[in-house]
Amino acid sequence: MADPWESTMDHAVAIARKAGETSSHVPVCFRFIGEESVAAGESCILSDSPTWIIDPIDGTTNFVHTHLTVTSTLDLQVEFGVVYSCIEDKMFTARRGRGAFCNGEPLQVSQQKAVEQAIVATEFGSDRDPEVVDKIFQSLRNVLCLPVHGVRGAGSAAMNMCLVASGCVEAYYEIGVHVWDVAAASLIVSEAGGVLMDVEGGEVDLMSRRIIAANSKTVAERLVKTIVAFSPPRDDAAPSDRCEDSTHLSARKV
Ligand SMILES: O=P([O-])([O-])O[C@@H]1[C@@H](O)[C@H](O)[C@@H](O)[C@H](O)[C@@H]1O
Ligand SMILES: [Mg+2]
Ligand SMILES: [Mg+2]
Repeated sequence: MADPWESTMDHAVAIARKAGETSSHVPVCFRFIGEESVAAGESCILSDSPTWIIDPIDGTTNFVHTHLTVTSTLDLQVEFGVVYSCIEDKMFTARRGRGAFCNGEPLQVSQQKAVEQAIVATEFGSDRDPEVVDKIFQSLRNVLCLPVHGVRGAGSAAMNMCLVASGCVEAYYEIGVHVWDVAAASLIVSEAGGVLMDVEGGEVDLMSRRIIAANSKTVAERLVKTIVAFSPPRDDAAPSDRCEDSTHLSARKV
């Protein structure tokens, strides 16, 4: 089998050359948005330049507690998405218009559209502000009482979305995620036939920190009616308007 990583990099370089209209003699110029670089004060703004969006460890709390799922995510904006679940040794990949795969096997979302038969994944997030926690619990109560068949959470936003792409769960929603948590997996979900939606309906905005990833518009729209929406500071807000999530501070002290 051809090495998917090698062809991904070749294609990435071709895209960068086209964007910059550079000849093959000029080095290509990629931009980077990464969780750690943004935490260190670098910008989190998307431009026309080809940009890699990276989360080296998604599921940090799991990682710190050696608990189940930990993934790494890598996305060349809208062109490629790669999520690697290192403990399971599962490599989820997608290329725009070319489908989504797990270890080379094609992925397809579940065809179950009855929300009563659905498993919905979500996370409690990292914010411990009691008002935020109340809203998260109101949403969770509303989702359980739809009723759904079950609620699960892998502890990694990217993994929850790969579970949607794999057809194991019908939907995932969260308010409080970051662009590096969801960028790669967004492409994997849409290439597996799923839909992405904002928690109040309409197009998802990856900088808004709000996302629904579902197997269908029907399931996503049921969740829109159910979720108690709020708006955390955007990822592309000025650094002074961003806030550090409380559990991340404690995770980094370990
Ligand atoms: O910090 P990190 O482990 O890269 O990413 C985390 C996610 O994977 C987790 O599922 C989510 O609830 C948090 O909002 C956070 O973004
Ligand atoms: Mg993450
Ligand atoms: Mg991370």
